[in-house]
Order: sequence, then C-alpha cells, then structure tokens
Amino acid sequence: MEMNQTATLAFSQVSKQFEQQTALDDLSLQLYPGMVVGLLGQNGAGKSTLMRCALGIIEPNVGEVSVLGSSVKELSSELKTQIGYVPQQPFGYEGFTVVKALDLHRSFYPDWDRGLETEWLQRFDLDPKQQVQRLSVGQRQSLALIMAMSYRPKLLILDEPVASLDPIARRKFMADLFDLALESGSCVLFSSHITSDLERVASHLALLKQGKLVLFKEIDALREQVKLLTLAEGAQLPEELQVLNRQGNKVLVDNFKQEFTGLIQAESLNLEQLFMELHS
Ligand SMILES: Nc1ncnc2c1ncn2[C@@H]1O[C@H](COP(=O)(O)OP(=O)(O)OP(=O)(O)O)[C@@H](O)[C@H]1O
Repeated sequence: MEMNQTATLAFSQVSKQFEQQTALDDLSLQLYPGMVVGLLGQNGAGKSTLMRCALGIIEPNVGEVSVLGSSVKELSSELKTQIGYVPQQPFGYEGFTVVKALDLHRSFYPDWDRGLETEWLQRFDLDPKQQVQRLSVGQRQSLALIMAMSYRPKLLILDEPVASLDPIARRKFMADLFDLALESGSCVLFSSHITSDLERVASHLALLKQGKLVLFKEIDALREQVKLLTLAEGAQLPEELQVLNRQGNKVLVDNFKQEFTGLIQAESLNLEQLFMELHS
C-alpha cells in the first residue's frame, strides 16, 4: 500500500472550529487502499467531525481535504458513488420494507453487487419483508451497513458501526469488514470505543485527543514502539522518542527502539491500557 499511490483520503493541516470549540487541530493524515483504520478518542475528541469533513458535510476553517485525488469541495458525482458512509444515527426509509428500501437505494449505484447484498442480508439475519420502522436499532444499523457496502466503495466511513450490534453480529461484522477491504482494495475508516474490536481488525490506529492526531500507526508497529517507560531520577530520554504523556517518572512514548541509561522498565500496552495512560 501507499508511497506512489494516490491517497484515498488525505487531510492536510486541517483545523475546524465550532464557536469557541476546536474540534480538529492542525490535523494531517493520509489513508491508502487496503487500510482499515480504527479511529479512537474520548467523547468529543473530534472523530465525527473528522469523518464529516472527509465527506464534505462540513468544511474545515483551515486546510485541505481530498478524496481519491480530488478536493472534497469539488467531488464529481462519479467519485461520490465511490464513498460509503454510515452515520452514528441512521436514517429514513420509514414506510418501506427492507427489500423495497434496498431496491430504491440500489438504483443510485451502478456498481451495486447483488450477491454481496444477499450474503450480508443473510449474515445479519434480516427479513427482507420486514418494515424498516419495525426493525430494532441494531437491525437498522445492519441495513445501513449493507446499503453503504454493497457497491464496494473505495472509501467506507463508519461512525461507530457496531455500537448497536450484539457481540456475535459485531464479531462477524468486524471480521467481514476486514475481508471486504482486502478483497475490494477499499479503504475503511471506522470509529469505535471497543478497543478489542479495533485491535483485532484494524490495520492502523488513529488516535485523537482534543482534536489533535496524537498517534497514527500500524497496529503491529504500535505494539513494538509504544511503551510505558519507568525512568530513574535524572534519566535523559533519547531524542528519537516522542512523548505522548508523562506522569512523574512514568512516560508514555512512541518510537521506542532500544534500552538506554536510566530506563528501569519498558512496558508494552494493549490498546485499552494505552488509551487509559494517554488520558491519565
Ligand atoms: N455542530 C456543532 N456545533 C458546535 N459544536 C460542535 C458541533 N459538532 C461538534 N461540536 C463540538 O466539537 C467537538 C468534537 O465533536 P465530535 O462530535 O467530533 O466528537 P466525537 O469524538 O465524535 O465524540 P463522540 O465519541 O461523543 O461521538 C465537541 O466538543 C463537540 O461539542
């Protein structure tokens, strides 16, 4: 992935302000085909704002967002059909049955994959004859996902896609999401507070804190390079280390490579521990 390819989604020094509130702060990021990027951050960290800027729903105050090589402000209708989005709270189609809602939705997308639609309907155990307004919250979420994925978009943006799914549906969904991305060369950006899901399926982690992107890394590299260090008094941190947080003689760092004088301990962290340490 990456290098000479066009980024599927690129943010360049993007800031977004709502009145007094900075929701995104000088954020730069490039996503490429095949990446499954988990977006993690506390409530209000800026995850939805980042996604909505990526879709052109809201405009940054500063900086540039481009999708598949085009500025998001000037996306052609053809490029728009290459993007799939499931918001936190889907969505309409009241008065329709599941099958009728899908018929209508499908008509907007020339590249719709009927086989994929059928497979996912079965996977989520959705009854095509059911009225949309009678679906449970989780079932609606599943239908929204099918609608966003069945045309194999090049960029799929999911705002907490599994929050309303039960653990079995969630696990299946996350695994399939990864397969779909690999198979179709799609790039997936999803937010979730469920760190174990993120750890299991994401290829990359993007960590937001108060609108800043504090970490963007491959999950495997993260395990190796992000450590909680315990330091002896007066210990000097090597220059290459990037400090993410500090609490007395405990320092959370990125880019850890080797031991150094004054290092007492370097602990590896799982994602949940990392999240807690970053916000302690
Ligand atoms: N339309 C808006 N008007 C004013 N402030 C907003 C608006 N949208 C977002 N904000 C503010 O911007 C900040 C980031 O919000 P955002 O919804 O992006 O966070 P989030 O990380 O998605 O949170 P959550 O995990 O709770 O969904 C918050 O402080 C929020 O109050």
